[in-house]
Amino acid sequence: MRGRFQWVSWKVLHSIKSPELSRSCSGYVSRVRYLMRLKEDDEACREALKSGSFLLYYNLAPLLKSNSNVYKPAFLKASDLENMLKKIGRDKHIVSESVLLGCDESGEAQFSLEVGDLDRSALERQCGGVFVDLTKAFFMLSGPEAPIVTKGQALIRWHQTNGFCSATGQPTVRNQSGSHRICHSSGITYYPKMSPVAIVLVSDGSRCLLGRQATFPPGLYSALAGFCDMGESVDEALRREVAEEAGLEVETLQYSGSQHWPFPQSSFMVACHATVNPNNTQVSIDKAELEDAHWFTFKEITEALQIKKPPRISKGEPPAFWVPPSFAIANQLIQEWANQQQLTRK
Ligand SMILES: NC(=O)C1=CN([C@@H]2O[C@H](COP(=O)(O)OP(=O)(O)OC[C@H]3O[C@@H](n4cnc5c(N)ncnc54)[C@H](OP(=O)(O)O)[C@@H]3O)[C@@H](O)[C@H]2O)C=CC1
Ligand SMILES: [Mg+2]
Repeated sequence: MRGRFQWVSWKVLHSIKSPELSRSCSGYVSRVRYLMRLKEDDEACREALKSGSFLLYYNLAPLLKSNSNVYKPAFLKASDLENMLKKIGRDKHIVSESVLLGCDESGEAQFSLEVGDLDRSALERQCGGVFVDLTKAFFMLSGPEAPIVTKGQALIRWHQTNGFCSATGQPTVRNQSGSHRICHSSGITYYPKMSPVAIVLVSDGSRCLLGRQATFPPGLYSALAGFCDMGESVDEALRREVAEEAGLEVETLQYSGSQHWPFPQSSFMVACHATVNPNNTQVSIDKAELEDAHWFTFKEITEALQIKKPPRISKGEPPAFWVPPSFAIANQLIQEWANQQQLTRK
């Protein structure tokens, strides 16, 4: 117990399905070590650019390719990218502006590259793909591919907005992999940053609490979330956000998982389940933060989980209630809560 705040257990509720963890350790370890080297060794990274694969972004919109209506990020091989640039009359040297993203299954380096100053339709024609705004791309991609696409966008955006040192105002210079930028005047090294956000699904035992901001699409409700203040732990932030936004006091917390979230800038979402005392469930909304928040029944949640895309709005009808789709960690929290309810109701 910390004060009146009981920490139930710090365990992962869901099994970790990371493909890395299910493969042999040596394969994973060697890929991680290779990436470490590429991050810091400019020469090794320049070499990797010659054989790697590239995900293009047009003004931050990733290039996707469809095969029988299944969309995938359209990674181009280095030689195909070079040929394509030649065909549209552009110098291959822009390839060196790529940012290191990761390493594919075969150990080949992957990069993201912003091509917003090239001809969009010529690129789409040559690549046989289409640049899609990330908010839409999320609904087109299957779960496992979304993180690499958002990571690529986040890294490009970070470089675009960190071109100057905040201490001296002098330009910062990136290393070849794009893992950091340095101001040679002050000696400060800048690394890509995420803002920590705590997200929580509050339950009173038989219902769960969801809220919506006025800017959400019609009918969408999500778990409560908020940026961590400087100096706060995740559990302090969760407890404060639930009190601020819904006027409720959290009693227990249980860790669920985490994810990188690209909107509005890069956030690091830490997701937990929480309970409140079932005798003290009166919600009092902070209207400056939320347009609405209320308790939802198991039946309502089960129905909302069936909706996989933003529902159509019919004139004169109230908007259908839906929850964030599967790529959002809020969805994982809601799904876990529904699974838990299912078990307790058997
Ligand atoms: N992946 C998922 O499943 C979900 C993700 N989210 C994400 O969680 C994030 C936080 O949720 P939200 O309820 O909006 O947060 P908050 O409840 O903390 O409210 C947002 C406000 O906090 C202020 N703020 C404080 N610190 C920061 C910071 N580092 N960056 C930006 N704003 C800050 C801003 O106020 P001001 O503008 O007045 O300065 C902002 O408007 C959002 O980015 C949202 O997209 C939310 C739900 C689900
Ligand atoms: Mg909030």
